Order: sequence, then structure tokens, then C-alpha cells
Amino acid sequence: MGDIAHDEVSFYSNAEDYWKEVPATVDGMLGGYGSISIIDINGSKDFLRKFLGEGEGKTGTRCALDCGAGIGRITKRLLLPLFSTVDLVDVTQEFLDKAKIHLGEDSKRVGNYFCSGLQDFAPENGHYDVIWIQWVIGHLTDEHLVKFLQRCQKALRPNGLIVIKDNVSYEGVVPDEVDSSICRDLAIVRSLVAKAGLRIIHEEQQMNFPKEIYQVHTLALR
Ligand SMILES: C[S@@+](CC[C@H](N)C(=O)[O-])C[C@H]1O[C@@H](n2cnc3c(N)ncnc32)[C@H](O)[C@@H]1O
Repeated sequence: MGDIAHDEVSFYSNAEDYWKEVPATVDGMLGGYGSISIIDINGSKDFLRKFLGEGEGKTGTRCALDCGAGIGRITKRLLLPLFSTVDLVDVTQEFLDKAKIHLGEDSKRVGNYFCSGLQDFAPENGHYDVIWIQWVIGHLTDEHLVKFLQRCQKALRPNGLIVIKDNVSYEGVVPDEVDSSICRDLAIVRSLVAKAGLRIIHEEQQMNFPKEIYQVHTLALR
């Protein structure tokens, strides 16, 4: 096995090992910043509501996909209140097991819990109104991210939307050895989106997060 291939294998397997040890809680999902979840969700609701509804060009509300869903923090407070059904995909089976409990009554409206790395996952073609990808792109290599976004584009229903919400670095690629991820700057994220053949139709910075953490940006793509 060549070095690059080996590095890639360990990039993914180290991340899997890391997440297996993380508590299946909101705090665990947010690296100890559980308290910012409400601000995050409210910001996402305002962002998403701009696109949803009836009428020309509006995004439907039938089905959403939560990518790197963890215990379903976003599914519970953002997606299930807005969409009829939601599917979850995550590489950590323990989190998906916890999601069923965390979501309570509303778990009835979850269609599927897919246990898979996004690098290997192909969402069903033409199936989703919104594909939400939050705090997980740093776990994919550039090539896998581009290919995953291309598969997501095929998985959209008419007027569907892909949303990336993630940390952005000030400049360049900043590796995190602890959870085996990388943080890219906004220019790099935009260039990977363009490489995937997607268009950025709206972009915002999440406000009111603690000053010491990375800036978080939300991008709507189709
Ligand atoms: C920082 S948590 C974010 C969870 C959720 N998106 C949220 O905001 O509450 C990262 C999640 O990504 C998952 N993950 C890590 N690498 C992944 C991969 N290659 N494919 C799919 N999920 C992955 C982890 O299991 C974990 O649930």
C-alpha cells in the first residue's frame, strides 16, 4: 500500500476510533460546547426558512437527509419540525442507536438510519428536498467531499437544496490530530463546491458563537 493510500485509510479509521469514544450526548456532538446548540439551531432555522414553502422555485418539505447526524441533534430540533420525514447517516452506529431514543415520539417520522461513512454513501437519487451537512466535511478528503457533493446533487428533488454548515479556518488547511479531521478556509470550501459542479445560492456566517472557536459559515448549494 502506498503512503497516500495508507494515510487516507488511517485518516478515516482514526476518526472512527475517536468518535467511538465520545459520549452520545449533545455536548459530545459539539466538543463540549453543548450550550451553543440553541443558537446554532435558531440560526439554521432562519437560514432554511428563506427557501422553504409553497410556490415557484421554493424548496419542498417532504424529506430531508441529516449527514454526519450523530445522535440526531439537528434532526430533532431543525429537520423533524420542518420536514415530514428525515433520514440520518453517520459512521458511528452507537450514535444512531442513541438517536432513536433522543428523538423520542418523533422518531416515528425517521425513514432510515444509515450507518456509513459519507465517503462510501450514495443517497437515493431524486429523493431529498434538503441535504444538511453540518460539522462533518472536515472528516472527508477533498476528493471524497467533491464526489459526495456530486452524489448529493443527484439525490435532490426539484428545487432541492444542499446545505453545508461548518467551521472555517482563517487561512489554509488546519489539521486536527485529535479527531483526525481538517478545517479548510472558506476559499477552499468554495473551490471544492465549484469543482463538484454546484452553485452557491446563499451564504451566511453564524453569529453569536463564542469568540474562541472557529468561524462557522452556512452555504446553500444546488
Ligand atoms: C462534530 S459531530 C457533529 C454531529 C452533528 N452533525 C451535529 O452537528 O450535532 C461529527 C459527526 O460526524 C460523524 N462522522 C465522522 N466521520 C464521518 C464520516 N466519514 N462519515 C460520516 N459521519 C462521520 C461522527 O460520528 C459524528 O457523529
